[in-house]
Amino acid sequence: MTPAPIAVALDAPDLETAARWAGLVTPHVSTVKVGLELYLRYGPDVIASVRGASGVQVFLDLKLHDIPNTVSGAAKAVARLRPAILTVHAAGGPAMIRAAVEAAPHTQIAAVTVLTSLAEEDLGRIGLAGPAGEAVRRLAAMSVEAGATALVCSPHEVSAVRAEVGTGITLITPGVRPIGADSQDQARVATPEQALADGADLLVIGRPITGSPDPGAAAAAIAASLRRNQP
Ligand SMILES: O=c1ccn([C@@H]2O[C@H](COP(=O)(O)O)[C@@H](O)[C@H]2O)c(=O)[nH]1
Repeated sequence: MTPAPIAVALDAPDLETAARWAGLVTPHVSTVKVGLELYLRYGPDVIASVRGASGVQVFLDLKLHDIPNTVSGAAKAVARLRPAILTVHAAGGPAMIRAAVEAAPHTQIAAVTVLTSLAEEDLGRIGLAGPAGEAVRRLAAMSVEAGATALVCSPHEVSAVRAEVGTGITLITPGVRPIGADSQDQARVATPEQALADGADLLVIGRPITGSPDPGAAAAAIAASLRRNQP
């Protein structure tokens, strides 16, 4: 069976737990995601540990955000690990995004538009002209123009972003919660089925899977539901 287009966020406190989760979910999902918690604690070794024998696609979610020269060096440093996807913050601007794209030619650079934890009322406080849908659309268009081939947005904006950037760009949506699940610190959320129906290519799902007593079964259940809901 083809693995579902899900990136499981391995936000674990230790490497053993992350590798165990990766082993349990990889029969069911296309991708595992390494974020700041794991990478800052264990460094580059974490990539091989979670990739394991399955060779599952690894998404390195470091959300780089600095001047272009620094991001170029950082992207070059991690490019040798061959992550399939590497994130940068769109707010770093076009020159920074371009620097990441040029430094990691074998990795897809995904620009994070507006964090899914931010609600409409937060945007003014961080100096971003809203509404969120408009800010995401603006940042998405700028990022693609700068060479990003993937974008991170919430499921709320995914259909508008798809209309803006067309079909060639990979749309990645965190802020995904199965029906009835707690949204926790996520503000702009939708179900996996809705996110996919609205045009997402890859759903980022962490705690609803890894917080389950059986992460493998939780991933399998979401994957099966997505298959059932396919048009
Ligand atoms: O806008 C963003 C960008 C990245 N993330 C990351 O996705 C996961 C979500 O985990 P959940 O447990 O499903 O909430 C996490 O690793 C974030 O760093 C995001 O949530 N929003």
